[in-house]
Amino acid sequence: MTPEEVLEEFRSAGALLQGHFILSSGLRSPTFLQKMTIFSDPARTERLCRALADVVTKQFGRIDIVVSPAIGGIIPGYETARHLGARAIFVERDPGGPFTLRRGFSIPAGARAVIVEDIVTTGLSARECLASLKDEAGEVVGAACLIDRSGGRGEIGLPLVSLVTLDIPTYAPDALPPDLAAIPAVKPGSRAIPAP
Ligand SMILES: O=P(O)(O)OC[C@H]1O[C@H](OP(=O)(O)OP(=O)(O)O)[C@H](O)[C@@H]1O
Ligand SMILES: O=C(O)c1cc(=O)[nH]c(=O)[nH]1
Ligand SMILES: [Mg+2]
Repeated sequence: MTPEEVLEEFRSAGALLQGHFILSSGLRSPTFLQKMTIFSDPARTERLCRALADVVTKQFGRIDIVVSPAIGGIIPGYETARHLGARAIFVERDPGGPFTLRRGFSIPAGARAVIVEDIVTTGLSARECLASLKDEAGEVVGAACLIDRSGGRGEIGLPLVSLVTLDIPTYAPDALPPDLAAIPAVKPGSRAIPAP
């Protein structure tokens, strides 16, 4: 799948949104990729995740376990794992807390795992996911996402592959351009915003 074909999936699904968004990192952006609009369509999700599985195999070789950060990573993690012939597990937060591996999930000795994210903006969520796996016996060999919107600057602490790399502007909340400041901000994701 070419980068343009991937973007066309987002565009034609109505998942490429313009407005004023509060991102998981706390940064603001005029552009938001609403991945849940994609994941509500199993055929679209299948096309994208099959392509991501191919990229993962080329870059990392055999993968036994896909581990994803909840909530956004769960569906693409599962679907990518299906194409890899791997298991799919996820890390989740207690409200406001760090990611933890629960529900009896583990990465056993000898297993090769990859982190699968939906979108990477700063890499913070994938980094936190990796940190939560530090006591697992198996090896986390890399990370993958559908869209890396960091311009390739997202730092995860692992090699990262994606279907598309974009460089989408983000702004600190106290450094908004006037046209963005004029639009009421919405926060689509699940990470709790610290009280002001
Ligand atoms: O690279 P980052 O700066 O961490 O941003 C990307 C993260 O933001 C979104 O998650 P969010 O915390 O908004 O919650 P969600 O997974 O429930 O959508 C998305 O699913 C990624 O996990
Ligand atoms: O950084 C984020 O929180 C984020 C950006 C984006 O485009 N889509 C998304 O689901 N989360
Ligand atoms: Mg997420």
